[in-house]
Amino acid sequence: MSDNNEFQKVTETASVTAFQQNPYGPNPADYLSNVQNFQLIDSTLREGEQFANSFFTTEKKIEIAKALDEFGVDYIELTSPVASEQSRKDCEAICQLGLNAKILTHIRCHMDDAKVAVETGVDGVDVVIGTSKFLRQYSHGKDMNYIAKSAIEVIEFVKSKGIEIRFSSEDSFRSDLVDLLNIYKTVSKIGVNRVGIADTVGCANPRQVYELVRTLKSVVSCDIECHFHNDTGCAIANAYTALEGGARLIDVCVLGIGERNGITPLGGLMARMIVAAPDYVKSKYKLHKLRDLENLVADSVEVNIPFNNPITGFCAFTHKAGIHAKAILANPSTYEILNPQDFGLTRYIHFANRLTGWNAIKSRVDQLNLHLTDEQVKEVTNKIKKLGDIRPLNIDDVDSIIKDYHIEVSTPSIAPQRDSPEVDSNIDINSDGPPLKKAKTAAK
Ligand SMILES: CC(=O)SCCNC(=O)CCNC(=O)[C@H](O)C(C)(C)COP(=O)(O)OP(=O)(O)OC[C@H]1O[C@@H](n2cnc3c(N)ncnc32)[C@H](O)[C@@H]1OP(=O)(O)O
Ligand SMILES: O=C(O)CCC(=O)C(=O)O
Ligand SMILES: [Zn+2]
Repeated sequence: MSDNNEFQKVTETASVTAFQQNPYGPNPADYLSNVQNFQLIDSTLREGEQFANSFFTTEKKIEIAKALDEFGVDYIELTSPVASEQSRKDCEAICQLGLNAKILTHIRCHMDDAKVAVETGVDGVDVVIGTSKFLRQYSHGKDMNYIAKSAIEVIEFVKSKGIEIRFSSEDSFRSDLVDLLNIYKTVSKIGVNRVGIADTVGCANPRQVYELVRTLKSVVSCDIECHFHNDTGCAIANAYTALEGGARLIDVCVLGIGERNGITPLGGLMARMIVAAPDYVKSKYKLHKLRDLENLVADSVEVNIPFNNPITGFCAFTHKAGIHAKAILANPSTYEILNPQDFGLTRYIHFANRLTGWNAIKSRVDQLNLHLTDEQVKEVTNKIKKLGDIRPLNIDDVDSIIKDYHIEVSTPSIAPQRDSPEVDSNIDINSDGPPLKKAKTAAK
């Protein structure tokens, strides 16, 4: 008895300690969560083709499909083969590539589309139909009975061809819950591989997502896929809470491109997931390829990588303020939740500015192989700050202030006559980090 009590005390202490370390970490009691066991459906070549700037040639689609496959996405979703003659040919061509990722195509809930889709060689078909009153009234004009009837017909047809079938309701979060659960129950019973929830207008918040996924989980026996638009900035958070609620698959696009301002971005979701499930993410996805993949898509659709993009934004691993720089030099985990090395990237300390501190400057002095006492480093830091009060600095400014000061204190008799660098309005703003980029127009 007393042994048992001791055991209980020890385990209680352990869980209290774990909770104190990270009270917001995953809840171990959350047995439905798929945070450690999720899959990615990349839709850059479907939803991404709906981005205002997109035009993918066949060659570009193939290049992007191969790059996605190398990155390790589980599925690649392609534009409907009924969209155009070339769309169908491109779909067939990508199916012929023999990629590891499964190839899907995305169609309306209609036999005409399904008949074309199954002939392309895809591994699966994603079927969608709007269920909200807006879409039922203004898009396709069909009621829930018609939707159920056509869904059954299409699903049974695709299944008869021996390939995967997913049924999704468009605009799920503005649909009637009873309608939704009824249609999902029906399609689950006839054996779809997945059902999908789509936040088509980006109106959902994480709490609503969690609740809908949890509710849906109790009525279907298949996997749940989720698709989140980013109109109100929740696409990554919604994807994460969907997984917490028990969804298994998330739709992503490289850089989040898609209709309007797009959907959950692949890179941003990787940033979120590597924190939650580091071993799973690092073993499954080739994170070192993320930057090249994003550059490939950014070039194809003629946009820049946003400056504040998770992971690959130009300053995502650049630390500037003196307080941050000191701690980062001592231990990068102080101000970094992501490790740039996991993505094949580098960390920078931006010390050429007036917010710098003597610890950062000391590290530069050491890099330059110069020897100054701490008091001297503090003095030279003040000189750097003085110039930094007048104009933006670059690394050469800082280096020459340090070197001049070093000469001055080492051999006072031959101290240089000139002061610190003059203000020169022609000097580019530079940094001791990655090149500072000026924003280009995002869309044509
Ligand atoms: C939320 C999303 O992103 S869903 C995916 C969007 N993807 C696409 O639209 C793919 C590209 N689209 C296209 O190339 C064309 O719209 C096509 C080929 C699919 C259809 O073209 P058209 O026949 O000229 O029709 P149009 O685009 O004007 O209107 C859509 C038609 O699909 C019907 N429809 C819309 N959604 C659905 C659906 N989920 N299931 C069945 N029918 C649907 C509409 O009722 C309308 O039919 P109508 O011609 O009888 O009015
Ligand atoms: O097929 C789906 O699940 C999503 C379709 C879509 O792009 C959307 O509803 O925004
Ligand atoms: Zn969408």
